Order: sequence, then C-alpha cells, then structure tokens
Amino acid sequence: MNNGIIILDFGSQYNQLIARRIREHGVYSEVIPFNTPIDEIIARNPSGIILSGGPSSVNAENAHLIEKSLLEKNIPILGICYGMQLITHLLGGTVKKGVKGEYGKAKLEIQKSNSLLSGVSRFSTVWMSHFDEVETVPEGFYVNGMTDVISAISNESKKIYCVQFHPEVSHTEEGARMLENFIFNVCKAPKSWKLTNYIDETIADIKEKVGDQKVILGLSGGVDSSVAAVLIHRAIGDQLQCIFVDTGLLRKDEGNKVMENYGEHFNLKIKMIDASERFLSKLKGISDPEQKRKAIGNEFVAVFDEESHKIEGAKFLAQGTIYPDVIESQSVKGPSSVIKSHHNVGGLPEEMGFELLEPLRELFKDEVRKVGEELGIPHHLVHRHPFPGPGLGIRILGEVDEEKVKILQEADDIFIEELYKNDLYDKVSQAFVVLLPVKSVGVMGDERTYEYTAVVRSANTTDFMTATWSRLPYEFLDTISNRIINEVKGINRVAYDISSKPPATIEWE
Ligand SMILES: Nc1ncnc2c1ncn2[C@@H]1O[C@H](COP(=O)(O)OP(=O)(O)OP(=O)(O)O)[C@@H](O)[C@H]1O
Ligand SMILES: O=c1[nH]c(=O)c2[nH+]cn([C@@H]3O[C@H](COP(=O)(O)O)[C@@H](O)[C@H]3O)c2[nH]1
Ligand SMILES: NC(=O)CC[C@H](N)C(=O)O
Ligand SMILES: [Mg+2]
Repeated sequence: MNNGIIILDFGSQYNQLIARRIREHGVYSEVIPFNTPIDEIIARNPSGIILSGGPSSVNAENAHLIEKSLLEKNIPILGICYGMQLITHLLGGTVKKGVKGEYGKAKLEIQKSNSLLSGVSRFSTVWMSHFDEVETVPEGFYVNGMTDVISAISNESKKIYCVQFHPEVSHTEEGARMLENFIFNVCKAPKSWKLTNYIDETIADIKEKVGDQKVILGLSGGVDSSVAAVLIHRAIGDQLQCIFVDTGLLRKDEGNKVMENYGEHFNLKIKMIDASERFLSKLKGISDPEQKRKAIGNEFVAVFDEESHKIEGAKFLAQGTIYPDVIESQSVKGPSSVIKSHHNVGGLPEEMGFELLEPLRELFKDEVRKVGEELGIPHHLVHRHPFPGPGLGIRILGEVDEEKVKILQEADDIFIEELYKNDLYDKVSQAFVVLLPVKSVGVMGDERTYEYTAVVRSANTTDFMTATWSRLPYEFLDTISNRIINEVKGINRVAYDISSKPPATIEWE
C-alpha cells in the first residue's frame, strides 16, 4: 500500500465512503481496524492517516483508544468527528457531553484558515452527527472554525487536523475540497492508484500463485463473480473451471444468457448444473422466509460441494469477494441483529479443502465495474443490478412452486425489458417484480378472473443500506401494468411498491 492513506475504523458508517472519495483522486486508501498495532500501520508506509468517526465516547470507560505515540510519528493526521475528540483527549484538551448534540446540517464559519481549509469559503454548510464536543483544545492547537461548537482545529507544525463534521458526505458542501487538500496539500500523496496497473499486477499475482494448478469458481452471471472469472481467465486460461448452478430460481432465460455471454463470447469453461428439481423439492411445503433462505443456502452448498469435487486436481476456489464484504466482516461495529440471512459462496464451509483466490477483495463495486469494462465485458453486463443468491425463491412470497416461478419470470422480464427500452435501467439501482400469494377478482373480456397480484419494485440507493423508491413516470408504470396483465397468464393485478428502506427492505423476504 506504499504511500496511500490509511483510515482507522472506529465504527463510523461512512468509512467506506472516505476511502472511495480518496481513491477517486487516484490515491490508494484502505480501512483497517482502529486497534491495528502501530508497527503494522507504520510498516505500510502511509502518506497520511485518518481517524474516523464512531459511536463511542472518549470519556467512556471502554472507549476505543489508540496509543498517543501514533500522533508523534510525523505522519499527517486527519481526525473526523470521534477522531477529533480522540486526538483532543489524547493530547491534553477536553471533551464534554454536549447539551443537545448536532445532527444534520450546520453552518460552519471559518475563523482562521489552514492547509486543510484552504480555498473553502468563510461560511459553508457542513453535515454533523455528534453529541460530544471539544471543550478546550490541546496546547499548540488553534481553533479554525466554529458551528454552534468548536468544529475545526489544527496544529499545522505537527500536521494534525481535526474536524467535527463529516467532509466525506455530499451534504458537506466543500468537503471534497477539504479531503483533496488533505491528501495533496498536507500529505503530498502520489497518484499511484490506477485500475490498469491493478489489473496487470493482479494477473501476474494469479499466475504466480496458481502455477499449473486448477481453479474453480461459482459463476452467477452477476457482476462480481463474472468480473473475477474473466480476470482469472486472462491469467490462467483454461485452468479455470467455472460452475454455474441453475437453481430453477433464476430470471427468465438466465442460464442460456450466461452460457452465451461468458461461455461463447469470453471462452470461459463453464459447467452448467441443472439443479432446479433439487431446489424446488427442498422448498416444498416451506413458506417462512428464513426457512426458505436456509433451505436454498444449504442446497447450494451441497450442490457446489459435490460438483467441485468432481473436478479433478482443483486446488483453488475463487470468489468474487469485494472490499465492502471485507470491511463489513472485520468492522468494530459489534454484531447487529439478523434481519435476513444472506447466502452466497462466501458462506461455503472452510473444510471443503480449497485454497481461496479473491482477486477483487481490494476493490469497491464501481471499481469492479471499471475493471470489467477494461477487460472488455459489455456495459450492460457490468452494470447489471445485483441479484440475490436465493433468487426468485425470495421474490415469490410464501411457498414456491414451478408454476409460480414461470409466472414471475415472465412478469419480471417485461419490467426489465421496458426499463431498458425507456432508458431507465441505469437510472435505478435495483428493479424487479414480486409475486404475492394473494388472488383478487378482475374482469377480462367480460369474464371474471381470479388471479395473482404482482408487485413492481424499484429502488434507488448508493449503498443498499438505505434506499428510496424510484419515482418512475406514471406513463411508464401504466405500460408495465398493461403489459404484465395482458401478457402474463396468472396475474390480473399489478401494484407499485412505494416503501423506502428503512423501515422496509429492498427485497420482500
Ligand atoms: N447460480 C449460481 N451459480 C454459481 N455460483 C453462484 C450462483 N449464485 C451465486 N453464486 C456465487 O455466490 C457469490 C455471491 O453472489 P452475489 O450475488 O453476492 O455476487 P454476484 O452474483 O457475483 O454479483 P452481484 O452482486 O452483482 O449479483 C457469487 O459471486 C457466486 O460466486
Ligand atoms: O447475494 C445476496 N444474497 C442474499 O441472500 C440477499 N438478500 C438480499 N440481497 C440483496 O441485498 C440488498 C439489500 O437487500 P434488502 O434490503 O432486502 O436486505 C439488495 O440488493 C438485495 O437484492 C441479497 N444478496
Ligand atoms: N459521529 C461520531 O463520530 C460521533 C462521535 C461521538 N460518539 C459523539 O456522539 O459525539
Ligand atoms: Mg448475484
């Protein structure tokens, strides 16, 4: 990571965003746990270190602390929110509980500019989320800016800068400039993060690591596994064997499309396993969402395990793990409650006996897409909406059977086709149809009908943690509804989901 920017993770929700913003400037950045030993941090030779925000309070008994000596290594430091409070606390200033805290927008007034705030207007809007506040600043520090509280302080000779607001979120008007000032003016970080270099280096690494052994990979046709497959194929060609499991719960014609797009076009060796009967029989009689997810997840592991051991001499298991998956699994944010059990190959048991190969584990999703495009994967494939492992199994509410799968595939296909036709697909983050186990009365051609209800769902989001429903044009919704009701036998009513996340979730189960 030589010369990149290290972000010490104290549990803020925005850490990934900071890293992405920095990488967008061509500077490498990574998020590591706050309690990483100092030697390890120094060994990475960072150009600068950012101490993130976090839920803890510096005065609390079990506060997340670091050794003060990290602030004395002559490496530029930026403390954000909790990071500012921590620096203040460690260097002899004081932090107290605020009276009401500041949440959301606040007005920042700059009183004394510095290298971090250079070029920032005297008054600007910043975004806050804190309760504690700095009461007195450490010796040698100046107050550079105020909201209702002390909001920017620094000690320029020590190259330590602190802000109480979050420069990484877009609601902080001049936040981008501040981060840019930090990485270039203060840290003098080199612009050495280029995806083309990453591709070349990764291909060389894979070649060296794999030698003349075989690699297997679960290919879903989704973005991550497909980009991983094409990248690995570049490195080792036919030593890569892909396994594509047709769970019977995929979108219309998905199997053929995967074989065509990646088998024919990219010459990947793909073994397609038709396991639809196995999955459908395991789902018989189950209508509880969590039980369905578990049943599908277990069957997936069973099928994958059997098939992978049929491939002689396979030593490596490749996965499309990406950086957010890595950060989420190591974050300090304790265990959160289980809303849904997500399943994917990341959940494959360790005792399968393969060595892991994860060539995308340092990349964010938008970077994975760029790598895909560099490798020649067409735009519409690398910009596909995510599709969950359990597939249509969790979009058919209640018990799943073959007939319902067919009905849903047809309806979903119409929706997606129309989104592309109307140039809307890339404007929404995830769109699909859900089939309800609810029948209602309708009238078609003077005949009474009694059929299922379909719900059209489209969400806009950047991180899939929060989302709003897409404001699709009425005329467009009208087209969808007409086409689905007229063309799909079994559906006589269409509803549009206008719930945001939270409190709803994107999927219905
Ligand atoms: N039908 C399938 N056959 C083989 N492997 C699969 C299948 N479905 C999922 N997987 C494996 O599970 C992993 C996780 O799935 P996930 O949906 O998170 O990622 P993805 O499908 O690669 O990308 P995206 O997030 O764009 O859908 C995939 O990378 C793939 O290795
Ligand atoms: O690979 C996956 N395996 C799963 O089991 C799974 N469940 C939900 N999702 C996807 O996660 C995102 C957030 O979904 P929710 O708002 O419904 O929790 C959305 O993009 C969902 O499609 C899954 N992806
Ligand atoms: N967002 C933050 O980093 C908050 C810091 C600290 N927990 C506070 O409430 O002041
Ligand atoms: Mg997927």
